[in-house]
This record gives sequence, C-alpha cells and structure tokens, in this order.
Amino acid sequence: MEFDILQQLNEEQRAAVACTEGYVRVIAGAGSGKTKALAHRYAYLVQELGISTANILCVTFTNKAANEMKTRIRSMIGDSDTGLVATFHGFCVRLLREDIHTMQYPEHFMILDSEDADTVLKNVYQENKIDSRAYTLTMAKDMISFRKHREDYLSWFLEMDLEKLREKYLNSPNPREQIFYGYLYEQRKVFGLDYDDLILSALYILKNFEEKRHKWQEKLEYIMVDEFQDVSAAQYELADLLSGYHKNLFIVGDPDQTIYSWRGADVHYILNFDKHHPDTQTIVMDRNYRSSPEILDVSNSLIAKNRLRVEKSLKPIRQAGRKALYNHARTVKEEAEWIAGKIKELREEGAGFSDIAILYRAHFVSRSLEEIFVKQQIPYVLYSGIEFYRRREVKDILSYLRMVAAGDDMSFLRVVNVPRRNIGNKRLDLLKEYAGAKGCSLYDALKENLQQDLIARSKASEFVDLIEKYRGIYKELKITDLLTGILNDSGYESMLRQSGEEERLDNLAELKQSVYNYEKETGEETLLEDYLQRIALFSNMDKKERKDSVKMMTVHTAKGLEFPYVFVCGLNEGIFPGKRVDTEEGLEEERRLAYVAYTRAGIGLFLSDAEGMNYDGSFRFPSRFIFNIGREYLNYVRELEPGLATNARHYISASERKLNLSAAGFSPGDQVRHKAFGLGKILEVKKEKGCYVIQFEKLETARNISFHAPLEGER
Ligand SMILES: Nc1ncnc2c1ncn2[C@@H]1O[C@H](COP(=O)(O)OP(=O)(O)OP(=O)(O)O)[C@@H](O)[C@H]1O
Repeated sequence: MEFDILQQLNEEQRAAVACTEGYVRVIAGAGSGKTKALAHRYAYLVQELGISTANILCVTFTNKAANEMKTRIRSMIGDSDTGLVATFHGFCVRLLREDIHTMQYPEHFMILDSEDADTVLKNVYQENKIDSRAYTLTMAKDMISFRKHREDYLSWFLEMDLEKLREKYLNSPNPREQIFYGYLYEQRKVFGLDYDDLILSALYILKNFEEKRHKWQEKLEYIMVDEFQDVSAAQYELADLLSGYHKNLFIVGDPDQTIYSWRGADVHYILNFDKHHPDTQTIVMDRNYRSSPEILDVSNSLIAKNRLRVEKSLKPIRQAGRKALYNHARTVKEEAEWIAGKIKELREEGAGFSDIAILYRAHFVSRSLEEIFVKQQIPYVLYSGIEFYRRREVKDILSYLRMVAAGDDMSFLRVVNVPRRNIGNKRLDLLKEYAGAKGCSLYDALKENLQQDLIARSKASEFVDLIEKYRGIYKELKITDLLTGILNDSGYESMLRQSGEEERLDNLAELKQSVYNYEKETGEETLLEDYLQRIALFSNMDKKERKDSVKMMTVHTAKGLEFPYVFVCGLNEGIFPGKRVDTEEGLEEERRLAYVAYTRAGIGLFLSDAEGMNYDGSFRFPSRFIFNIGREYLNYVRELEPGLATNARHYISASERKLNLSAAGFSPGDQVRHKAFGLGKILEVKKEKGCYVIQFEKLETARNISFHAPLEGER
C-alpha cells in the first residue's frame, strides 16, 4: 500500500520522512514545513514501518508545540499513546520518575519552577539580610545555574547530606555562597529539582548507571528533535547519549531562528552536527509555503545583514500579494490608532480578528495598544504577560495542593497566612529557627508548636486541621473534589468574593475546569502528585485560546506560530533592538528575532514605530530593522522627514561602530597582559556579556574583564 501521507509532501519533505535510519539533519527555513515533515515522519515510522510509539521520542520546544504535534499525529495514526512527544524537560521528568531512585530521590520528587526558585531565594536573602539591589535574583539564578553546569556538580551534591549542606550554608563566608548553599539546602529539604536539575539529573543517571543507560537507549529506537538551533549543551548531550545505541537521530532546525542564546542555546550544535557525526545526511528545505513573495523579500533582505550565518534564501510558493507596509508615528498613541485603523480595514476585507497577531519585543509595548483596543472595542487576548499558571491565585491554590501532597516550605510560606491567620514574620521567624535546629519542614515545626504561646494565639491550628484533613483523604478523592474542598474550607474563595476579585475567581474556575479535563484524559489512576508535576512544566503558551480575538504576544512567544496578518510594532532603536545589546552577536540575535517576527506572516505584514523617549532620556529613532530592509520592498505610509532619517542613520552607524569595538579579540587559551593585573590566561569568552573570564597569575580567582579593556596579546 502506498502511504498516501507522503503524497502531500514536497520532495525534500518526502526525503526527510523516508530517510529513517542514521543521523539526519534538516536545515529548514522559516515556513518551509519542517513541523509538518516531523509529524509525517512520526506517522510514517508507526504506520509504514510498524514502529511502536513507545519507541519513538519526539522532542519539541514548548508544551504547546508538543500538544499540537500530538494532535497532528493522532489525526494521522488514530488514537494512540504519544507520551514520548514532549519537551526535553517533559521527557526528563518521565525518565526521572522511573529512575530517580538511583539518586536516592523519591519517585514523586518536586519540580521547582522559576517562581519557586524566586521564593526560595527571597527567603535566603531575608535570612541573611542580603541586599537584592546589590545582588539581583537574576544574578543569583545565573550564578546557581552556572555552578550546576560544572562537570562534577551532581556527584558532589549527592554526596552531601542535608546536615552537611546546612553546615555549608551557615558557614558561608559571603552572600554568593550563602545564596548558593541556601538554595541547595532548601532544594534538598523537599527533594526539589529545578529546570536545570531535570536535564542534569537525567544525564547523570544515564552516564553513571550503565543498566539505565542501556534501557533508555534500547527503548528509544528513533529520536527526533525539533528547533535544534536552540538546544543547549546539556540538551545536546542528552539527545546524543540517548541515540547512542540505535544511532537514529533526526534533527530539524533553522540557524536563522536561534533566539535563545541568552538561555544557553548554541547554534553550533546544528551547524557542526555533521562534524560530530560524519555519516550525517543533510536535507535543506527552503521553499516557503507560508508567506507571500513580498513578505519573503522583506525577511530575506533583513537577515542577509547578519554576518555570522550560513547563507540561504527562502523561495516563495505562494502567489504575489501586497507589499509590506511601514508607518512612522509621532506618538505611541498615534501608532496604536494606526494599528487599530488597519485592523478595521482588514475586517472589512473579510479577515477575522484571530487572523491578526501583534508582535512586540517587550511586554510594555502592549499597554498603549490595549488602551486603544478597549476604547475601540477590538477584542484581543494577551498571550504573554502573566501566564496562567503563574497568577497569584492559581499559584496559591496549587500550593495548597502541594501542602497536602508534600508539605514543602515554599508552599507553606505562600499560603500559611492566606487568608490571614495571624501568622506574620515574628511567628514565622520562630518556626524557622525551630525547623533549622531540628532539620524539619516549617509545617512540621508548626505542628509541633501549636501549643506554644505565641502560636496558640494565632489561627495556626485551623490551617493544620485543614491540611491534615485532606492528607487523610486525598488519595480517595478526585482532584477536582479536593480542589473544591480546599477552596471552601480554607476560606480562600470567600476571601476573593468579599474583596470582589472577579477576575481571580474566573481564573480559579478555569483551573477547576482544567483539572476536570485532566482527570477525564488520564482516567482512573490520576494521582495528585502526577498532576502537580505536570503543572510545574507548563509555560506561558499553555493558555486557552479565546474566541475571535486579536492575538498579542512577544516575538519569543510567537516562535513556531503563523498568522495571516502580522503587525510588528515598537520598532525603535532602544526597544527592538533593545538597549542592552552591546555586542555584535547580541545584535545579530536581535536581528534573528526580527526575522522570526516578519516570517510569521502569511498575507500581510505591517511594521510600525513611534517617536518618544527611552527611559534613559535618549530619543527613540526608527529601528535599524526597518532600514535593513531594501527600500524597494517596503511601502512607507509617509516618507520620513529628511532630518529624522539622517539623524537616525547617524545614530545607528555610531552604535554599530561601538559594537565593533566590543567584539572579542581573543580566544580561550590566549595569554594576555592587563595594565594592572599583569599576565593572565583567557579561560572563557562570554560573548553575550561582552567580557572575558581571565585567570591572572597574581590573582587567586578569575575575573570578568570587559572586551573594552586594553589588553595586549602575549606570546
Ligand atoms: N508540502 C506542503 N504543501 C502545502 N503546504 C505546506 C507543505 N508543507 C508545509 N505547508 C504549510 O506551510 C506552513 C508552514 O509549515 P510549518 O508550520 O510546518 O513550517 P515550519 O518550517 O515549522 O515554520 P517555522 O520554522 O517558521 O515555524 C503551514 O501552513 C503548512 O501547512
């Protein structure tokens, strides 16, 4: 039987689908149908070759992409288990659930999302009176992540017991160490793993336990990874290791769409894949099905300005349409009004609101648009901003559920006094001291101190009664019923009702609905612990789509999506590219981001900017990502005033000269001389931060030294 799915594909897609064995790399341009090829390949493996879905790992970049992939696959192969279509993190959770006992961790370990990490850190800051302005949470998280990625970190960590960690914490000589050990100590107390740990722990198990490695390697006969241009070193290692037995690794990506370098993505893994695996077969897809030729002209001419890339140009399949439009406005209000006007025109031409997306570099850009949309009754939905599972009320109620399932300190601190139970800082300090001395959780400390004078005068026992009641029965309850019970008994729901917080109540109703759906999906054996693990993996894209509304989101969120009409607004120097860009690599990543934005559009592309001031008082010129586009490809609503255009160009060339100055001149291993520190060796080049890490002979510890610093090369 001819597999008719193949017939819907073009030649390159068919090659990608049918080339099932060995190392295969697909370099696919935007909109060239790589996601489609991936889904069809999965179906081909199952239907044509008879491979079981249990033996295929398909890795996507977000949970939303995984869900869409599952839907596509199911529609081709019928209802079947697609459990191994997941993000790297999702897959690691799966692996860890089976094998984390090798690390002496419980099967139902806890996942700490970035907000949990913040809670832990804030607590450490408070305990040690660390000034969060001097050492920000972002710096702390970067530092922790950096240290966790050292080769021997996990074996070192696992050798330490709780007591040793606590000792290290209490004896830390400076805030940096206090933060690091305080964080590890809190994590260990609850057997918590943050996102970094999920990947690192999976790798640790695979590397150190041969039997486990063989088990997973043998199980995963075929591995496919989407968005490979954005994999990190650890993710790469994971994919490589897992495919080490069958050696069937299929990767897809577009080097021009790397937009996560700031989070550790490294485009070299896709570019050098064939060097690591010399027998790699490479397939190039450059026919674009999504966008009109005019939109591709704009996108191609923009990305051609990047120096650090492999040249490729998208070829249109669609019919010619309209030229992209650019509008320069005097104020952000005018810019928003222009967009609203255009949306109305598109509606009159028959477009739906949901055919339209508005993309921006930074969240704050949405405000002026929202105001106009509300005024003009244009329905819209924000896809990025506060994500559903991070909203206060949702987090609170999930923390209650976690109190029942685990009783960790983060959840405890979050809800013990919400609604108010008179448990403020004084009482909490007492509990912290007790818990510290005993090495127990805060909740246990509370239970053991209910009779203590100060505690007895609060409503602490109501809280303990509530948690104990549900701990006794939750295994027999449906999660929906548990949730309803807690909302009632804790007084949380009535607290919101009293303060008239309709929107928060709506969110809780939505949460209930989602739990209900989840239980329906998973059937009889739904465990609260499994549910909580799943939720901890959700990211911003998992929001429900509302009816016919304009979609507003950051460009990062729009990755992988497509819309008939796209507005990219706030195209100003200082916004897009952002103010903080100070290296050539950083600027090229911003340009790739603009490229991702422009290539989301199918029929219409609208670019706009507005004059104004940046927060540092500098004038907002139109972005270089407008000037980078060949003038012949863009219709200007009105020409820029000559003075403005000249000033903008001057500003841009001055800023580009500065970037060239800040390019790295040395590589790791080079010997250099610094005028104050003398002779040193470059250990690392941090391009994103515009600095070297240098070990100087006369200093004990390495230093970050800016590219700007006068350094001389030494032989
Ligand atoms: N062979 C084909 N024939 C017709 N349409 C196709 C074909 N392949 C893909 N398409 C359509 O082209 C559009 C882009 O496909 P897809 O989303 O798979 O691209 P992509 O490569 O993942 O894009 P990006 O990297 O920009 O996110 C979709 O609307 C898809 O249905």
